[in-house]
Amino acid sequence: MEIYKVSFGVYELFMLSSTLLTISIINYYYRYYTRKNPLPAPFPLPFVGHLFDDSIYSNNFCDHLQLLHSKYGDIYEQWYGRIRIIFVTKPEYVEKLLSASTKSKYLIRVSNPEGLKDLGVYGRGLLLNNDVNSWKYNRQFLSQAILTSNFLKESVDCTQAIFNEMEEYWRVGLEDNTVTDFTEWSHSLTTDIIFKLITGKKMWTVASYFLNVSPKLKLMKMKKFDEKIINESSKISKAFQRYIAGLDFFLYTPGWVRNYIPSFRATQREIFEAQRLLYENLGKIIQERRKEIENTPKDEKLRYDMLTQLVTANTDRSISDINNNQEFTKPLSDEDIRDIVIEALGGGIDTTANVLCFVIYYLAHHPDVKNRMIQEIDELFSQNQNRPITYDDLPQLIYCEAVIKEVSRVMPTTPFVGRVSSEPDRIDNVEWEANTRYMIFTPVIHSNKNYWNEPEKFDVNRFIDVDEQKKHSEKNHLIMWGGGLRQCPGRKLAMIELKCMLALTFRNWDVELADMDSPLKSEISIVRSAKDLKVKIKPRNNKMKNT
Ligand code: HEM
Repeated sequence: MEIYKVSFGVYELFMLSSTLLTISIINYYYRYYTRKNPLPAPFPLPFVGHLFDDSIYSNNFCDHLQLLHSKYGDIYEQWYGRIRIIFVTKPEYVEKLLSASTKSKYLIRVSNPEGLKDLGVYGRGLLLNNDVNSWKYNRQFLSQAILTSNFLKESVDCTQAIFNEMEEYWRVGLEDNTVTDFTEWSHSLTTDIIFKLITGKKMWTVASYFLNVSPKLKLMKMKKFDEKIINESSKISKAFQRYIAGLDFFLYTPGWVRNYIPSFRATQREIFEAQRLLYENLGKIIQERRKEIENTPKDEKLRYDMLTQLVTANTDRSISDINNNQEFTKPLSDEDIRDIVIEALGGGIDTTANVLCFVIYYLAHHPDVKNRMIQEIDELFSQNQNRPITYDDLPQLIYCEAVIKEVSRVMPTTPFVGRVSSEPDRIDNVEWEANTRYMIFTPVIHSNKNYWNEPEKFDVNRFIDVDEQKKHSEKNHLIMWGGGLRQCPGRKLAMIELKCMLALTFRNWDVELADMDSPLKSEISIVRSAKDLKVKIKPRNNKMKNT
């Protein structure tokens, strides 16, 4: 019998890999060309499709999508690996996707479970939860906790307290001509506010930022900072930021890329480590709070943060209406609480910080609007410029609210609202199967000529008229908060905070752009984040320097 010896050298290996690669590419494009209901799109790259467009177009990814809209119209597709996403901006489709009916076929936001399973968050929390029952359960607790009037009032006091702390650093750390990055300020500020409001824990992110950038502050030792506590707090907030930014990575990067390409594997490891740190620290915070509550006499009032509400929910120590719910009657486990807390932190920190940055930028470019807003703030505090701001002051800040809405119309911090169908449905006169992914691209809707008079104009007055405003929100013309049953549950809290922060900033300070010619820089992940917003922060009439 003759034995054939097969020698397998570099050449054979190369030929085999090339053949496999060619077959995979053919397979990829075969699936692409035979897809059901093809829609227009730029030609996708093999395997990754348009996955890296956001890095290629980085600063102007939204402009790139706007261009695709002008080229292809109200419905087109994009490919993220093997995932097809249908981009829609036509009113009737948007209305369907954002229906507030409990029978809606669009109660799910994402449906690529692979990454979420790897991260251990599949079917947990809210934002990325695609198990409707578990989402409903978590949403019920989160919404009730952050919508009670006690909590909302607390949010004003909390914003005020942390803002006052930041003002102290501004006073001693900044000269009139100091150029500083407003994005760092706003993110540190909202991190400390939201953490305190949600967990009751004092964070030191603002202090830590200023200790880093202001040597003068270090020298002055105006406060006895406990370096260990500051470092601990900074570790938690960094882990949190890394984890939240990493969700996008797990959502859209295929498992084989994350597991086998070295640089991606390193990123994946980093995100796992951030998650571990975050879970460990939040676990400790929850345990400590449970103990504190147990040790607090029953007739003593408990503080009103969200964690306390969640820990006491459906127990005899409950401090809110959460336990009046007939459907959810059991106390929450530590893991459930941790997941809800992460949602509130994740939903509340970056979004609010970025809106504030965008407002600062637009005000600097529209001095008439800025003056009118400052006039409203000055009138509110005309008796005493330094009195505390109260919950009852906020309804009077009508122009401030209009500024926030108009800035969010022209520069939405959440430009994408995603939905996945749970059943087959007709959209654009064709039948789409269940599990089709849709993305509403809000900048196009926010600039639709059929909804808005002169949409290209920055016009705050369009949000002064209450009836006009109502019409725009009800008809999904302004979708800064999304819509339907998954609409942002933190919208009321966010608006309170934003109005407070604007009033507190501009009643005593002026914020100018360091370079008026510099364009607004931003980058996109789950939200649109302002980048490198260089400003000068000066006391108005020098009054704050001497107080
Ligand atoms: C200016 C600030 C904010 C903006 C622009 C914003 C925007 C949004 C948008 C567009 C959505 C998606 C809605 C949809 O799919 O229909 C959303 C969801 C969400 N937001 Fe906000 N948000 C803000 C502040 C907050 C705050 C302060 C919190 C909580 C403390 C929060 C918590 C959440 C949560 C948990 C979800 C997921 C809801 C669900 O899936 O049921 N957000 N937000």
